[in-house]
Amino acid sequence: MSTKFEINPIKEWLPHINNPLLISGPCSLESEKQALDTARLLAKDPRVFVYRGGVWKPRTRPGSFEGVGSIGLKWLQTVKQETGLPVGTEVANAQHTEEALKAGLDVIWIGARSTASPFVVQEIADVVKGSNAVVMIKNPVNPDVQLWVGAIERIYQAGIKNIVAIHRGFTPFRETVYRNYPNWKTVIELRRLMPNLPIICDPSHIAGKRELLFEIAQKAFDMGMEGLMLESHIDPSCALSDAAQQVTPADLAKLLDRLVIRHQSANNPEFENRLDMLRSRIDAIDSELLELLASRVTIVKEIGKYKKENNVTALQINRWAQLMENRVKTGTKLDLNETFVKILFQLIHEDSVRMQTEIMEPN
Ligand SMILES: O=C(O)C(=O)C[C@]1(C(=O)O)C=C[C@@H](O)C=C1
Repeated sequence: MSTKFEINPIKEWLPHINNPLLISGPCSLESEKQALDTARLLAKDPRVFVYRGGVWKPRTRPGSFEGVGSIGLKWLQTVKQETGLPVGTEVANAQHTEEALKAGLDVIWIGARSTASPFVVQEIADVVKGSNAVVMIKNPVNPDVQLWVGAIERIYQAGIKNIVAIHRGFTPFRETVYRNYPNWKTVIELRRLMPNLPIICDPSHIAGKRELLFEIAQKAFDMGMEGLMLESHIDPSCALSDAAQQVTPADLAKLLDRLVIRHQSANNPEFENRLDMLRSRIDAIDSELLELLASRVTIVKEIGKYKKENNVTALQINRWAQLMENRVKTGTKLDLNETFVKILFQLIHEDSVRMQTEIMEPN
């Protein structure tokens, strides 16, 4: 799938784009005035390319504001007429999708909870089938890259080529500073599986609070993402949903001023030459690393045979604990990240035990 996947670049459906794709607007539309006041300010900033406004809001618990519903689509139409900005909203089911397409929205995106359900995604795919829609797909709430890919494939198989993935973070399974854990490795894996697919980041939902927005947005650019979805509100303190993660259009502009946009390559032969030279040094070091690992494996296997002859267990917990403590200490002195060293040696050790238990299996 990854090689034959012919997704359009963003420029195909947004020809005037000359910067990363920035989508901004309120988490929820609350009134026509709030929608328009926010949009008028955003439209003054040439870095904002699409206006967003939540109409149907999936809430974790019942009882909180669940969006204004279909009337919000009319307000989006007014925003488009008045500001010229393309407009979009989140859809959670087939009916939302039908209404959004009928209202002529330029962009729709499937929310994280809906992406997690293949049935829902298929129903949405059946609605957009044969249209020229721009469909964005947020990651599922759990960090399952195959589920994300599956949702993208369903939309693609409905004939949609204007597809963008949105990274909005994953439900945390432990205490974290983020509202939704970014788990960047899932995004790297999506990029590996679908190299042509544009991916943008939604720092608002990852952060859950304004203070973290910049750090996450910069990281997204450092990782080569094609854009951002950042929530903004004319008066975030009064927002009916997600007040803590929204910024005023003025604060959005300040945040954007500080961001450094990075490119896939520098188009500069001097940079390319130096990069090639440094990469060949890394290649040499990596092959040394692999040779060293292979020598270690030879000894581990020898120990395995010896343990088998003497009926000794493969797992030697005291030696293992001692070894780990020592490697972490040495690694820290060498300025290596402690978690990295721990995970590396956990993997090495796990494989040693696997090899030795295989050796010990009766013939
Ligand atoms: O020291 C041993 O007994 C080994 O077999 C080596 C080794 C290792 O990989 O370093 C493997 C398994 C043991 O649990 C502890 C350490």
